[in-house]
Amino acid sequence: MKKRTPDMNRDWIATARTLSEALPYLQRYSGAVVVVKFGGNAMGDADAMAEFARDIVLMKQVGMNPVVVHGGGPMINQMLDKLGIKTEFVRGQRVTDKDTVEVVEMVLTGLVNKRIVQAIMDEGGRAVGLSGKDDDLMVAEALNPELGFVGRPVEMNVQVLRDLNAAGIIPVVAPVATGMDMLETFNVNGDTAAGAIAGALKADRLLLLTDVPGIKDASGEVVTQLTPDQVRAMIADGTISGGMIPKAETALMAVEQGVRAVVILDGRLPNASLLELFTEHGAGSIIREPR
Ligand SMILES: Nc1ncnc2c1ncn2[C@@H]1O[C@H](COP(=O)(O)OP(=O)(O)O)[C@@H](O)[C@H]1O
Ligand SMILES: CC(=O)N[C@@H](CCC(=O)OP(=O)(O)O)C(=O)O
Repeated sequence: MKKRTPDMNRDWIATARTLSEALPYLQRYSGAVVVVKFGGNAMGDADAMAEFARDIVLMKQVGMNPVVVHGGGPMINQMLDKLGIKTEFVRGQRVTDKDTVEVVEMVLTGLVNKRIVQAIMDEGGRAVGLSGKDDDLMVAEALNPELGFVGRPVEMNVQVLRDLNAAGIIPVVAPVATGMDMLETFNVNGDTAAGAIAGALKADRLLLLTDVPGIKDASGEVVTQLTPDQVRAMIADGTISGGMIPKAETALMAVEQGVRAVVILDGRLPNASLLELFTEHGAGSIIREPR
């Protein structure tokens, strides 16, 4: 029930103004395809999950076509630890043997994916969880034999994502792929999977939600706008390292494939995606071709 008291609290006036100011962005993004990568480190607690889900449901409600691709690295680490399986990363990619890939698939598709689907439904949206194995969405081959079953997406069949969105359903994708022979299972870095999906959809935006405010330069300052050439230089000189490498490489690949812009932003920030999409302010680092 609305309060209809004469005390016009300033907060309510600000809320109405914020909505009004969002109009040009709502118009610009009507019908837009937005791929959102939700990283394991950005998931945080139940409140952070609920807030993320709410933002996604709002995007759908205002006529956008959101596609969620998630990670879950910390949750995989926890399960591997419980099972006594040692794990290591090389340039942001988990070295994945046969036992590890089973745990990765179990944790991503069984636990993390369903948690996100549930959170979206709790906020009144409709969501369906799938992995790259469903409807041949993402077919991969080995990225590098030294990494074992780490996949590089080689074939994308994204029609299922369009079909779900057209039916009013938000797709939530776990970054697990099937092999060319349909027998092997590949562990695909969540950022890489999100980039391949965004590229195949020629998405208007790819948002990579993580636990840092954006790409930092050598002095630790966030760079708010970057061209692909600048990103390449920062990878080459080591300013971009560790988990930021797959994100940066994903951004380059996505822009090359026709994604209009990629934004790397702090998913722990309240309403991070809305801030980026619907306000003049924007958030994080935006990577796109110079205009
Ligand atoms: N230049 C850089 N700018 C920002 N973060 C960087 C940079 N180089 C390396 N990083 C690291 O990348 C991490 C993000 O990657 P990752 O931990 O894999 O995130 P997620 O789990 O969200 O995918 C940051 O926490 C930071 O430690
Ligand atoms: C090959 C590879 O590294 N796969 C990742 C998949 C999950 C992921 O990307 O999770 P975050 O986004 O939370 O880091 C992994 O095994 O951790």
